[in-house]
Amino acid sequence: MPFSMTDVGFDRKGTPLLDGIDADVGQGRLTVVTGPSGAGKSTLLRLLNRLADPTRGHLAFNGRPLHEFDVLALRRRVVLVAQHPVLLTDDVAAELRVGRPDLDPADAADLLGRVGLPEELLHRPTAGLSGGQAQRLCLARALALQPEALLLDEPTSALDWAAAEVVLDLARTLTAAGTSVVAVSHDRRWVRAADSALVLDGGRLVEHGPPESLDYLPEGA
Ligand SMILES: Nc1ncnc2c1ncn2[C@@H]1O[C@H](COP(=O)(O)OP(=O)(O)OP(=O)(O)O)[C@@H](O)[C@H]1O
Repeated sequence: MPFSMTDVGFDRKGTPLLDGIDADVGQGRLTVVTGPSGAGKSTLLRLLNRLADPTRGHLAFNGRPLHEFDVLALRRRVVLVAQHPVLLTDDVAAELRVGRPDLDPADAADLLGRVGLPEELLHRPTAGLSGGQAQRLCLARALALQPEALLLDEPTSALDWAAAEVVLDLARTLTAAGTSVVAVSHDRRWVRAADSALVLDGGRLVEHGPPESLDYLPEGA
């Protein structure tokens, strides 16, 4: 079981943002975390690669307490793609090589294709990219690391319908190949495509199961 959470809680300045979370995330599964704005979804995602540590409870990765992992080593295996892209270099090819200096041009072009970006972008400066292109470039940069688990925060929030479908298909392809994907999303398509969904509300896990079993379904198409 890649992630298991037992009575996980997280407080910020004495205010509980997450409380009593009991959930498992399955290997090679698409797990979607959904729920209303401010429910604690991004906070939960951040706990999974130690951008924050739980205040209470137990959180394990592959059966070992998460806090025992070296943070940097963990973040190569469990990679988070933030909602708002942060690009670290001046050009697209360099961006893809941030965590993989050995990445060759053919692999770099392939990564762009997987996230639905044209190969020509490889030689472009990162400065001129649109928000949606930058979001997908961050996803491609994460894929370059070949993570065991991929954590996606609103991965298609800046994308049009067709581009969002490409990313959703990619998530399915990754899970079919054994990567565990945890995605925070308000988009019904992600919830419907999930193997398992966690619904948070006010920092508590209110539903957990296959999407067809949920009472909660986000608004939208
Ligand atoms: N750095 C912070 N300082 C103070 N409060 C924070 C911080 N980060 C998150 N919060 C609060 O924690 C709660 C949960 O935030 P979180 O971003 O996890 O929710 P979310 O479910 O992802 O919301 P959304 O769908 O709007 O992105 C919110 O009330 C938010 O205001």
